Amino acid sequence: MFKILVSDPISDNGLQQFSAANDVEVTKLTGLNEEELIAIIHEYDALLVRSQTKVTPRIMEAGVRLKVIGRAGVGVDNIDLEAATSYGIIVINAPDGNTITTSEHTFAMMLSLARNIPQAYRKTIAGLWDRKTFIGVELNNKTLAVLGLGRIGLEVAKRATAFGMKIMGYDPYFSEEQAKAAGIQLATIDEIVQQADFITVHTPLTNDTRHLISEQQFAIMKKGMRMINCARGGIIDEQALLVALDEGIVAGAAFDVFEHEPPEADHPFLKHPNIIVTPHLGASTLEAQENVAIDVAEQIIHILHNQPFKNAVNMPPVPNELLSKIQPYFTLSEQLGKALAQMTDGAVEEVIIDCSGELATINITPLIPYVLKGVLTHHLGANQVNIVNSVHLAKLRDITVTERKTLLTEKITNEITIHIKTTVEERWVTGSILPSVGERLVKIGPYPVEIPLEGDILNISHQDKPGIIGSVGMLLGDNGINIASMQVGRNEVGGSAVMIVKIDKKVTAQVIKDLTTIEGIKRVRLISFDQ
Ligand SMILES: NC(=O)c1ccc[n+]([C@@H]2O[C@H](COP(=O)([O-])OP(=O)(O)OC[C@H]3O[C@@H](n4cnc5c(N)ncnc54)[C@H](O)[C@@H]3O)[C@@H](O)[C@H]2O)c1
Ligand SMILES: O=C(O)CC[C@@H](O)C(=O)O
Repeated sequence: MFKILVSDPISDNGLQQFSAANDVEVTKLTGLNEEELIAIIHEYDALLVRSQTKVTPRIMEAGVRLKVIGRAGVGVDNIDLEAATSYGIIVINAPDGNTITTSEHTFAMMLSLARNIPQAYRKTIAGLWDRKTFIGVELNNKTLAVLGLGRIGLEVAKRATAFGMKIMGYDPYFSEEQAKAAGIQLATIDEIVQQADFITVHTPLTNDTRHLISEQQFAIMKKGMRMINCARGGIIDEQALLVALDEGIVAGAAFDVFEHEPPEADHPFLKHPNIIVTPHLGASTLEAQENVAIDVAEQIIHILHNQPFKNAVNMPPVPNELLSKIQPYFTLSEQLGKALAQMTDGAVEEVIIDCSGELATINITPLIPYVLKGVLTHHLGANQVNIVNSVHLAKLRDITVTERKTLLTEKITNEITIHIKTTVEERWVTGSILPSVGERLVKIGPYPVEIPLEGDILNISHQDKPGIIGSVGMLLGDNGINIASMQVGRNEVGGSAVMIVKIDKKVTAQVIKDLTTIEGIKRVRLISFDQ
């Protein structure tokens, strides 16, 4: 039974997803502090949060069973991603479910700002009928600048077009062609601040975007402009904005997010007549909360059941088209790495992944975490390594990874050859997915074999001479070990040879030692695929 802890308020309709899986138990415990979470997290396989729970390295360290942290929403700034990666915990989010909702909230803020709706409401319900103070401005024919042309920024731009606004945009990762298609004029930040009547920010908060709008930008800003932040507190410098408001450079601002949330009761934004605020409500609609909860619950179930999943934040994304081609090779890559690590002496310095056939024509980088997981599992233990932290663990050990491709014209079979260079030797194995039989080890070094990548095998290097196969069979038989199959390869008659013995039962270290004493046997390695 997998145990899932839900530590923030999450839509019940979304959580219903979990009832479809009959091996999942959900516990809802909201409002816990760090110490309270640390005390219970060791029982859980998955943690599901919104933005309130701060998932710290200490919580992850205590979460010895934690495989996945799901964020029902986009921003993962409340989760320490670096720590999650080093503890091998997958972090997933739900990037699409609240896009429309947040773009609508941005628009609600922009219209409220243009027409002073919160201020007018406050006065009206206080019994004052003030029709003079609240002269607003139209959006029609005004210039809106969108900083960050991602999911939400583009939806905001679409809506602004319908309101007759001219759209300027800034996003270093957005091309001229995309901008043209969306009817957005790309510009520099300086051009934007000089021309825009409204600025809305839709970037993540990063070192590059922190205080993207600050004193320097306010100094050259168009007088009387208005600005909106429904993305993350800190993108617009709060102190510099207050000065710009007092100097009349900025006519009004609408903020859904703050540098510190919730803001202190005496935060100047809460009292300023020209600032309107909401308490991080951008994603708060029934529809968005249901969407993000469903998305993230589905992915958590996939991860717990070792099925393919999407939206991992601490793993490089694999586009769907590539995923369908490369996914069948994930297990093969891992098992080859596992086999090779057990055949090799010394500390691993380099892993080379060499692909042929159609694999040589596609991006094979997604195989790397699987190969490294296989290689490192033998050295670090299955509990310590997974596809999230294997690349990180390899880097910590100065293991370099090289990708190579053998072109289609030279080789037509889809094969993966993994080489390991260690401090003392270099070895390699090749695997393939064979029609009707599936994943197979097809070469050990230069020797062709055909071995399923499961159970236990003995890899015996020996000299090609009469009697060796018989002696091996006899010794194993004397120790009650049944041979399921045996394959032998050699480079030339009487030369070096390799014997692969598939055994039904684990051998002891003593049996391996005894095998090495047989004359002509150079080396014996047990390869366990079920580690
Ligand atoms: N208020 C809320 O409740 C709420 C709800 C959802 C999302 N958000 C926040 O809104 C923001 C946008 O979300 P999204 O889903 O559109 O994200 P997204 O990843 O789709 O878009 C972000 C865009 O910012 C751009 N960007 C990155 N660095 C930049 C820089 N230095 N200058 C300009 N552009 C830069 C990226 O290229 C990308 O196009 C995020 O911060 C997210 O956390 C807030
Ligand atoms: O959970 C929330 O309401 C915050 C949503 C939003 O900030 C996000 O990043 O998705």
